[in-house]
Amino acid sequence: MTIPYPAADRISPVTRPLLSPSRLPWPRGLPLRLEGVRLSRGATTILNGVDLDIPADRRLLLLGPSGAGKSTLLRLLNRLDDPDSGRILLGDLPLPSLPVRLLRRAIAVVPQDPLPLPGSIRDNLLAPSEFAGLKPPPDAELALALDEFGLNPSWLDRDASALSGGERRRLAIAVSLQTSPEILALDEPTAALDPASSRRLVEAIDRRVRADALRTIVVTHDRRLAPILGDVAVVLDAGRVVDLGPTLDVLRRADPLAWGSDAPLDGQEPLP
Ligand SMILES: Nc1ncnc2c1ncn2[C@@H]1O[C@H](COP(=O)(O)OP(=O)(O)OP(=O)(O)O)[C@@H](O)[C@H]1O
Repeated sequence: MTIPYPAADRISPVTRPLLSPSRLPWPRGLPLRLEGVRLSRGATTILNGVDLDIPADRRLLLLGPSGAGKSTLLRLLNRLDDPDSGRILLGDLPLPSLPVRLLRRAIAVVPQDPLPLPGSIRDNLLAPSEFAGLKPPPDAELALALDEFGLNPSWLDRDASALSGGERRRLAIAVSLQTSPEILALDEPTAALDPASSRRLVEAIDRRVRADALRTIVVTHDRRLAPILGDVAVVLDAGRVVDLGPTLDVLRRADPLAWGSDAPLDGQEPLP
């Protein structure tokens, strides 16, 4: 399915070249396309022929009930799994044709329950630059990265494994941004956060997305915050795309009991 409406009003097409030294050997702003993507595990069909065309200027939400295949789809974007059939293309480049290291630098996927690397919070924040062979940022920058996502900037020496689930996810987002990805894919970034923390996190993500012209693909069950996180939404159900369109339209025609979390859409705060 192709996302079927005119150019975005909120995010302009990404034309900014990647800043050296994290330059990637392909142009920024290529559309991401899924063609007939199928994946089964044993007798379970998880993705059942997903066709999706994601223009570079769209921030995409992935919605749908538990078990619909949303997290699995994000894993495919990082080649943690590959489809049994069908393909995923960045522009006209099939993902397997791209070096995995570079692909994972270009498309950062933050799982719902990320496991920090053993060591301190500083070690975790430094890992992506080390992995990419880039100069390590100074502590002052690392502290800012923590502060940006609501973590205490004085925590650099803390053991990362001591963080709570929500803190680990926020650290993982900060870590994933260390090497300037082009696409940030987040799996339920606000899961198990209280409403105030959820809103702060979503606003921090939104600020960063705008500042860096980041493209995002976000899985969420939070109907209230969804319109801030994405301007277009795709609903997956049983491994198929069953709806797509502008976020508010999709939310209005969806059955909240099927997959949305608590908050009603009516009476919600106006969109930013
Ligand atoms: N390795 C696997 N082996 C067998 N079944 C799997 C495997 N991985 C995922 N599944 C099944 O595939 C389905 C889709 O899982 P997935 O985690 O992608 O769903 P989801 O839409 O992200 O759900 P949720 O909203 O609950 O996170 C589920 O029924 C899950 O149990």
